[in-house]
Amino acid sequence: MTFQPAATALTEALKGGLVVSCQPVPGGPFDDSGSVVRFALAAQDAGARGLRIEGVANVAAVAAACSIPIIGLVKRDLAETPVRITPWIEDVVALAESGAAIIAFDATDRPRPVAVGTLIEKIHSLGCLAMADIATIAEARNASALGADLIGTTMSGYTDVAPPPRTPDIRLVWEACGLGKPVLAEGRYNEPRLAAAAIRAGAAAVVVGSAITRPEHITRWFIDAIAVEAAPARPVLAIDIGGSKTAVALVLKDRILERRQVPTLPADGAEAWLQAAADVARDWRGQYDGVAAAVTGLIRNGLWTAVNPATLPVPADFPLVSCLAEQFGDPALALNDAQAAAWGEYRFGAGRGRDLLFLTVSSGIGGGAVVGGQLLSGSGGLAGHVGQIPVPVPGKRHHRLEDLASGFAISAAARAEGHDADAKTVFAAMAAGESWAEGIVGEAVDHLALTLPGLQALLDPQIMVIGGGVGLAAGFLPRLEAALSRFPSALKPSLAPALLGADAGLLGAADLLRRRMSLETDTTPAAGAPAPNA
Ligand SMILES: CC(=O)N[C@H](C=O)[C@@H](O)[C@H](O)[C@H](O)COP(=O)(O)O
Repeated sequence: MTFQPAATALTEALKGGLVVSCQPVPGGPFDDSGSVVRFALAAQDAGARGLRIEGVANVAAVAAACSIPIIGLVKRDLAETPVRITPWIEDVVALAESGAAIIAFDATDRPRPVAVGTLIEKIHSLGCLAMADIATIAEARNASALGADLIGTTMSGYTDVAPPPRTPDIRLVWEACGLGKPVLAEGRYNEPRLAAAAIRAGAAAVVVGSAITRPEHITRWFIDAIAVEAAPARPVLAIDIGGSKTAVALVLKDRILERRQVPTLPADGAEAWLQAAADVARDWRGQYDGVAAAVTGLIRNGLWTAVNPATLPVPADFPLVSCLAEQFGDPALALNDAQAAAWGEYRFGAGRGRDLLFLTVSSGIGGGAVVGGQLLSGSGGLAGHVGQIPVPVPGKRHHRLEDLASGFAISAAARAEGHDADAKTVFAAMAAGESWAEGIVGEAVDHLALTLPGLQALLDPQIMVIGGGVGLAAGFLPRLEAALSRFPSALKPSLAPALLGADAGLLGAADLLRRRMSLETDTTPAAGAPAPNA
């Protein structure tokens, strides 16, 4: 690698600052050197530390008018390669001669006319710094090893056929910082808070283009956001697949317009469960905008896996989201049923905007947490599965809360004492003053009461919402309240009964889908809008 005496001074000058990319939409009303210079001067006047300029003539014009460093590039649409940014040696030479201090080039691992190492060598030989525009950490590592002076996350999201994501790739910034070269965070930093997040992740500087210098894009973002809110709301299809029944509903905001139910036949398999839902909702086709499913078990990256196969024998990694999209159309979303119910109670039920832990104490025990207004799903979808928390029981091994405090646990305890009773019967016996029933419910309550203060300490929710057939059975909540009274007040959760009953999961899943749809619409350029990487 050639030694670059100016390298440190130049990268120091950019450090902790904003670089403004002045690249008008091609063919648009700002697509001329005069406009590029005016954008550049405005950015410089406002305190930008650097400029990113496309095209040799534009670089020369900006260099004559501005004093801050220029990252120069040339974009070419070539038939033989997908590489667009500074693909040729002659581009490098022309940019250096025009006054670029840093030359940006595509360093992605794709077929290219000139090797990455050759471009870097040439850039250095002309006394400039080399900025490698990469899309993956492997490309960053390669460019860094070949002597690139700066790494730009520019290409992340633009090398796939899929449309780029809505948000920037801050994780890539963080990973690339580990290589020890200055990293410029670039691509979709459309809000100041995102630029700040990149700096927190370790970026040396942030490059912002569209949000400052492409009024066509900005105009579209506003129009799309307004259109979403102004359009009359349409229902979404919500599906709740449980161990014994599947509910389908047309949901409009906080209202269930229509609801139908079919049995879930565990032995039939996941495809048949979806088919049953499709059959019962067939005549609603065309009346909804998307499908949201709340299901028993774990959802990880759109794949469905049983947590407790006894509840429903879901095959491992069943591609639920893609099957939903195929069966009912896009967009499709799926999540655990108790997490969906937690969100439903947060939005429309007992929580209404208050951070909460939701617990459904039913045949099993499930749960979901909303913290800081966000539903927690966890790294693998497990967040909130309170029933899976191990509970030490003297003389016994491998007990989970669900084995000790659920409806199944209550009826198993009754059977062990010689009463052939399900949980409902045990509660009826308790109401009739039967001491054996009182003892069994009391024990389930005690196990729950021992677990909840730990959860309060962990998440500190404003309330704990208790739902489910057992949780809402007469006498359960008052006993739980009493059992918690021995804990210090800071650890004692504030309990509230769930309000939405069996509809919580349907309402919560539908609302999450709506949210996602409106978030996606308001920042993804619609068909006909300028391409994000114009
Ligand atoms: C992928 C690609 O070709 N990016 C180009 C690179 O120069 C530009 O079109 C972008 O505007 C620039 O990266 C800044 O990003 P944003 O406009 O999202 O702030």
